[in-house]
Amino acid sequence: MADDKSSGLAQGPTTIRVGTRNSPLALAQADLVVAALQAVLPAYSFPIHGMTTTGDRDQTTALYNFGGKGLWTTQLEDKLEANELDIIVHSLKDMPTTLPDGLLLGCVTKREDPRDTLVLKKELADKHGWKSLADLPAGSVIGTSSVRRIAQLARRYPNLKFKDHRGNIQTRLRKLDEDPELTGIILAAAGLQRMKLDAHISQFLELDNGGILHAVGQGALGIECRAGDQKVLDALKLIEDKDAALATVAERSLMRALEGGCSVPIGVETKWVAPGQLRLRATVVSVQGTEGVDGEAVEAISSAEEADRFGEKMAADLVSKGANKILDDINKNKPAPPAPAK
Ligand SMILES: NCc1[nH]cc(CCC(=O)O)c1CC(=O)O
Repeated sequence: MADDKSSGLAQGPTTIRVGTRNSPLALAQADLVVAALQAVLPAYSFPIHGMTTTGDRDQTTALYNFGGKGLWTTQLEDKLEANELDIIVHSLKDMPTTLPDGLLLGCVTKREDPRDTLVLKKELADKHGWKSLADLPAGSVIGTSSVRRIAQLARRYPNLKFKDHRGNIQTRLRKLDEDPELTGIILAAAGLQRMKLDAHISQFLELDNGGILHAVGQGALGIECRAGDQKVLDALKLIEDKDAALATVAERSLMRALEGGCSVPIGVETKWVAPGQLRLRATVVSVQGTEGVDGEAVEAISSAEEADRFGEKMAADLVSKGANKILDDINKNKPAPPAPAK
């Protein structure tokens, strides 16, 4: 029976249909998950269905004007609900913290490097010997469309300028080369590493090096499935990474409590500093980078419930330091999101 935990995997059809966006990175990530599943379930097959989403299609509306909800996920979720797919592989950072009724985050797999990176235009870096954000002269232009990245960079490096910059990773690297205005761009390490493009990285950014915190869930893959689909849930448990899962529960709980989306400047950093000891650092920054609040704590975490409470506690700490004022100002200035494309 579908709800018999012990036999779910042994019974019924042995095909699990995998949905993903069809960008090169998303397809590579789906391949990674399928390889992991195939290794533990050799008798199963995992056909991959790629799909273009609103986030891929709309390259003009500022990302934070979408309201942050489901930009990359909604159309795939429709197919999951309609039983046309069994799982969706997402970059966890693109997944809203609250999922539609009937769907859930079935597992989080082993995390890649969660940090942001600086990629400098090669000819400038070579000519001037620049290696990091701190080396750049006033007025240097950084390409990024992420309010989280812009806000934190503006706070730490008030003399930098920013230019809207989007597209898939390959497109962004090409634009960096071709656009004479750009000095550098910011990209997630994970995407570059998964695409074997990490030779482009000039500097890995973190609180202790560059002063920049990464996005909630960055570098992790989240796999979404139907809540009642025991066979799939059993399969996903086999490829879950507990450290990544607990750390990202804390990060997502913090973001949920602050009612953020990928649209608000919340940065985090989680690290297992000793076995079972999770350090959580977090920052909320105003869009112009003029105000910011920061938090840091270490707790013993061994369950999702504890990780969830840890994130909520950090959110409360940030609120007590003024995070709500920053978030309210951002929400007040946000135009209504456009209707999603069909
Ligand atoms: N917003 C797009 C996106 N979603 C996930 C990644 C990178 C891979 C990851 O974080 O797992 C990227 C590109 C980037 O921010 O550089």
